[in-house]
Amino acid sequence: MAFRILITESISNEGIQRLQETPNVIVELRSNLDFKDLTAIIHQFDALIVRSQTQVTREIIEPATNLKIIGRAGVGVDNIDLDAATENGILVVNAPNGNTNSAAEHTMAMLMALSRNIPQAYHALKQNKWDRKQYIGVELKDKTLGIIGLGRIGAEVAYRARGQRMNVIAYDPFLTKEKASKMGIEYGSIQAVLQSADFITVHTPLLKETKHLLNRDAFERMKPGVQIINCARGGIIDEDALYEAIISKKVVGAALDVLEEEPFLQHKLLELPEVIATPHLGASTIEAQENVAVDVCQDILRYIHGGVVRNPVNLPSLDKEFYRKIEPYFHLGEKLGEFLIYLADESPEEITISYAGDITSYELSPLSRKIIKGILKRHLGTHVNEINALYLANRKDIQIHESKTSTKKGFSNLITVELKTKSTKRNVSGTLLNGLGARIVKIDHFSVDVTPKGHIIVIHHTDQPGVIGKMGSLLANHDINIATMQVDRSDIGGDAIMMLKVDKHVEEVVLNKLMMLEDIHYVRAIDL
Ligand SMILES: NC(=O)C1=CN([C@@H]2O[C@H](COP(=O)(O)OP(=O)(O)OC[C@H]3O[C@@H](n4cnc5c(N)ncnc54)[C@H](O)[C@@H]3O)[C@@H](O)[C@H]2O)C=CC1
Ligand SMILES: O=C(O)C(=O)COP(=O)(O)O
Repeated sequence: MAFRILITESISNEGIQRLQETPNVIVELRSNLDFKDLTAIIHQFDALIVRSQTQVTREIIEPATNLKIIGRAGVGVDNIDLDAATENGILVVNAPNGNTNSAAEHTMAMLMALSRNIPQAYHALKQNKWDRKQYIGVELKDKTLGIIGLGRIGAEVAYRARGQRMNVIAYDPFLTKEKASKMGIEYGSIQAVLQSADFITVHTPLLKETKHLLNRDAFERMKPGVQIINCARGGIIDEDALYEAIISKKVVGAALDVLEEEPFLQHKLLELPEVIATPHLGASTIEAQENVAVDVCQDILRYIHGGVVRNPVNLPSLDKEFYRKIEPYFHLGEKLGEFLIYLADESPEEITISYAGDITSYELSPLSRKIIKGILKRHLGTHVNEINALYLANRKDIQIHESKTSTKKGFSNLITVELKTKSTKRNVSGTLLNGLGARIVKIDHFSVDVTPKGHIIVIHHTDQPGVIGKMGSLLANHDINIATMQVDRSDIGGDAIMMLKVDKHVEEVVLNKLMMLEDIHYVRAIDL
C-alpha cells in the first residue's frame, strides 16, 4: 500500500521532490483546505506536513485514523495539539535548525526599521510627503537590548546586536552567568531585563508559561520610551496591554511579525503609527524554506524506511549511533513484555522494569517504552506504539517503575520485567547473549534458556516421574511437534516449570486437555 502524504501549506520543492521521488509514496499538495475539508479527508493520509498556519487540533487528529506522522516545516509546534497526537500514537517531528538565521536576521531588520522609522517614512514618501523631522530616529549603539529567551534564535540575535555595538542583557531559565559572559552579554533576571532595556525582543516558544509573558505588570516595570519586538509568537505579548502601553507613551514603538490570531488584518495595534508589522515573515527566505522543507521531508522518509528520525517532538530523540547499539535490546524488550502479559490472568496494576549490567550505561527510557508497548499490545492491539505507550499505561492507572544497577546479575546485561496484578506478581528476565542473540533466561524463580520467538508452551507442574511423558504423548496425538524443551524445578518433587518450543500454534482445546493431566497446574501457549 502506498504511503500518502498531505501537505497543506507552501513548502519548498527541494523537500517535496525527495518525497515524490520515493517509490510507493503519494504526495498531495492542498494549500486551500479549510478546517472542514481537512477534517473530512485527513483519514486518507499517513503523514501530514504543515507550517504555522494549519491548526492541527484534536478535531483534526481524532478522525485521522491512518495518520502516523506530522511534520512541521519550521520550529514552533504551538499550532499542533501535541497531547492529542501523542495519545493517538502519532509522531510529531519539526525542523528546528533550518530557519534560525532567517528569524534572527528578520528580528534585526525589524529592530533597525523600528529605531529609524523606516516603514513609516517610506509610507509617507509614497504619499508624496517629504518629512525629515517627524521620522528622526535613535541609534542602536550603546543602547541596551533585552532578550527574553536565549535559545537558537535569541542567541543569534545577541551576536548580531553585539555587532551593532549594543549592550545585551538576556534572560533564559537555562542561561548561566558563565555562558552569558562567554557570549559577551549580561545575564539578568526577567525583572532586570524589563527594567534596564531600551529595546526588548522575545524569543521563547509559545507555552502555557510564556503566554502573556509581557503583560500589564511587565510593561509597568519597563523603562519609559522602551521599544518592543516580537518575531517569535503572537500570544507571548498581551496585545491589549501593549496597546495601552503605546497609548500611554510608555512604549514608543513596536515591531510585530506575529500576532495572536493570524492572518491579522484590521487589528487595532496596526492602526497605531508606532507599530510596524510584517505578516509572519521570520522564516520566509529561500534559504530557510529550503532548509526546513528538506529537514522535515528527510525525517518523514527516515520514518517510512524504519530509521531514526532526527527531530522528534513527542519522543526522546535518539542519536544514530546510540540507536544502532540499543536496537537489539528493543526487540528483546518488546518480546519480554509480550511474553509476560500472557502469564497474567488479571489486568496489570504495576510494571517494574529492572536493568542490570552493561546496558545501564544507556539512556533507557526508549527501551522501557518498547517493553510497555509489548505488555499493552495484547489487549490494546496495534493502536499501541512507543509514542503513546506511557500515556495509555497512565490512562489505565498502571504504575510504572524503573530501576538500574551496573552490577552484573549473572549475565553481562539483564532486563527483568515484573508485572503485578491484584493477586499475583510474575516476572521474566531476558538477556542478549554475545553472538547468540536474545534469550529468556528466567521466569519467576526458574532458570530457562529460550529464544523469544515462535510458539512457546509454558507449563507449571509438580516434579514427578511420568509427567513429561504424558504431556509429550498428548501433544503428539494432536500432531504437535516439540522442537526444544527446557525443565527446571525448585527441588526434587517440588514446583517445576517446562518451556516447550513447538512448531505450530496450540489450540485452546489442546491446552484444556493438558490442564486435565495429573500434576499439571498451569498451562499457557504464547505466540511471539
Ligand atoms: N516569526 C517566525 O517566522 C519564526 C518564529 N519562531 C518562533 O521562535 C521561537 C524560538 O525559536 P528557537 O530559538 O529556535 O527555539 P529554542 O527552543 O532554541 O529557544 C527557545 C528558548 O526559550 C527559552 N524559554 C522557554 N521559556 C522561557 C521563559 N519563560 N522565559 C525565558 N526564556 C524561556 C528556552 O529555554 C529556550 O532557550 C519558536 O518557538 C517559534 O515560535 C521560530 C522561527 C521563525
Ligand atoms: O518556524 C516557526 O516557528 C515559524 O514561525 C515559521 O513559520 P512558517 O513556517 O513561516 O509559517
